[in-house]
Amino acid sequence: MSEDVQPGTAVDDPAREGPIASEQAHLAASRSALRAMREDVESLDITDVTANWVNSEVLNRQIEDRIKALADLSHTPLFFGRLDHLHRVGAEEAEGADGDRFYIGRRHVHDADGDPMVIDWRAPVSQAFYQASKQHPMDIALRRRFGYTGGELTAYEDERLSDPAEAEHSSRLLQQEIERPRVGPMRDIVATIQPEQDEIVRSGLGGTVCVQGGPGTGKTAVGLHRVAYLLYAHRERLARTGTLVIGPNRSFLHYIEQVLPALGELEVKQATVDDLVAHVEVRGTDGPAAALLKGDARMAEVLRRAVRSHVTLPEEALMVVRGSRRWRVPAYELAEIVQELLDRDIRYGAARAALPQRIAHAVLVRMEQAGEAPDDRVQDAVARNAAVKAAVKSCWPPVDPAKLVLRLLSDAEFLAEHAEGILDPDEQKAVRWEKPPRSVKSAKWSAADAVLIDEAQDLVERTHSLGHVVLDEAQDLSPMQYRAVGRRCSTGSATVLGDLAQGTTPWATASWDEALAHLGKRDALVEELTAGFRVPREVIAFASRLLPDIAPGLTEVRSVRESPGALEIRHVPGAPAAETVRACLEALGQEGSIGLIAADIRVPELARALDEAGVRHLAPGEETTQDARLTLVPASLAKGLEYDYVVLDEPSAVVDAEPDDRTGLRRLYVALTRAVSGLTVVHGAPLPSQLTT
Ligand SMILES: Nc1ncnc2c1ncn2[C@@H]1O[C@H](COP(=O)(O)OP(=O)(O)OP(=O)(O)O)[C@@H](O)[C@H]1O
Repeated sequence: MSEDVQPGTAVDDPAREGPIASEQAHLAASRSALRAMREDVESLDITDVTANWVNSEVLNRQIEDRIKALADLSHTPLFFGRLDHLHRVGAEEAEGADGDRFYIGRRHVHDADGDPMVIDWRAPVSQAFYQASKQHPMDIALRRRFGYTGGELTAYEDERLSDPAEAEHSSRLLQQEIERPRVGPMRDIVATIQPEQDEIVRSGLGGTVCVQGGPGTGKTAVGLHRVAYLLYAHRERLARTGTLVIGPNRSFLHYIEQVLPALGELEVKQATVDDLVAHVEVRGTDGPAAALLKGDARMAEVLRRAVRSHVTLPEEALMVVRGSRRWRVPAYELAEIVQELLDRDIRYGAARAALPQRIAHAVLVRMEQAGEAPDDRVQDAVARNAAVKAAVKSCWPPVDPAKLVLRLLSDAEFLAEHAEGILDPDEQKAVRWEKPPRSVKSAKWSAADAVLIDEAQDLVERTHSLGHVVLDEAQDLSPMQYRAVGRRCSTGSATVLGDLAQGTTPWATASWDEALAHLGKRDALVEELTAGFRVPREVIAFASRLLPDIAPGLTEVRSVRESPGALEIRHVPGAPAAETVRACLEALGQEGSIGLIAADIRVPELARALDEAGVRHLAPGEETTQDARLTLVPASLAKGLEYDYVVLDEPSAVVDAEPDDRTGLRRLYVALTRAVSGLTVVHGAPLPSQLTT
């Protein structure tokens, strides 16, 4: 049957005959095999193999995780593609998949003999599913994609990549997947990862990759799939070192939180930058000038100086009494020891911990010179001697990072001493608190202050580094925040995702080179994604009119969506909230999720208007259901999210809410690019001129 099919046509076969029937049979067999794999694990009896309670607890947990990972989820098809090779695949490449036909799916499934029935999408042999083309067939005779309806395999689509007679064509199933209405949280894209995305997903663990891409180019999706890929390729190493996904806020993290578990990866942590640096309770805010300065990388040097300023060179000799003998280390020698540790530029706390042993060593040398033969135990005892401890305390006292930052921000003299030549007097004044707080507890710390404390903390004690960190919406971080993230992957690698045109903080980065330098990853590879999977062509063209003003030089997103989508601009003098509500009600007549995006300040009024009209509405992060499909989104939280239909209320209010025009237009660009199927703009005030020309 497939022989007669036009290339690029998805074949439906309701009669269940021909290829569909045999593919359905393979699906049924794979499901039974998966069930058998799960039953094998469930029936494991560990009573004989575990010696103690702790071991058996650990093993039991591992078994439970494995059972969870082997669950057959009815709504996620077990495989989505098939590859038929022209020749047999070498054993090494196939990684246990010995044969010339492979079914590609979310997890590996094998039969009772251990022969593979489904190959994990991350295995080397699966790569051809994503990368093979007519130009580079990669030894693939046939690539087949499967279509599912409600968990049932109902369609397939073939490409004969090595057949010169068959012309290249685009995939219907792929288009359907891209254009399907969105409801609820983000989903995985394993079945339709594009070649340029696949290259980023499969890039090695050793290097950092930075992805610049306009709205909806799949940056977030690519970052999450890269984590899943790295966990597959380097499972043991990353289990030891850990992985972390960093996003801009809770609602965004909530939106993406199901993607990795759906791919069988349950262990990846998620956090915002604020979570990472939560050393103090943040109850205050900074004015724009103070926030900008506190996020400036120059603060790192001010802090470094301030921390090191606690060290003083000893001016008095040290006397250690042991039994009837007294050992004297002169001041100049102590000073040399201290100076040497300072010069080595190791962490303040590590040097402090090393100092007693260094001093004890000097005492031991004297003992040896006097004919004694002290061993390591004597050195340890001397290091713990009260006089040595007192000397260390006075020349290298402990530093509390929060107290140190409190002092810097309150004590003009202390700040001036350490900021000299770094911050000018006006800048120093701008970062200082007007009314110094009494204590760390009572201080109204800002988010930027918490980052300063984190930097100070790292100067005292090295921050633990993870194996891999994904940093999403990275354009919005301050240099000091990049540093905070950078120390969490100092011995690992990172995936940095962002769009310079969507930077809406006063410190948003102007170039990826700069950001990567602050992150400590100058060698990162910068890749660009330009194909847009979210925003319809007409809508992205409208939003892109802002690009020359907000990020000159950036490539406009090329929408790969075929459906034209809808863009409607409604001018209603006075812009009553009722008009916006009307647009929402119309949108609710369509399938999928609806986002009403408005300037934060207009949100309460719109919430009231929706309530009065009896329209249920959610806040970002709350899960949409069939009865509650409308989310009221403050523009400040719209980043990274998407809705099937978007109603954008009063664009000029979105622009005016920001401290400057460029930031305002960037915020508007974000709001204009959240829609998958259609965008209605309701405005009373004139639209920004860039949109109308
Ligand atoms: N290869 C693909 N196949 C199908 N859907 C895709 C593909 N790549 C991305 N998408 C979908 O496109 C939408 C946008 O992706 P994503 O949110 O990752 O983009 P983004 O670049 O992070 O956008 P933004 O800059 O707005 O945060 C999502 O619904 C995602 O699932």
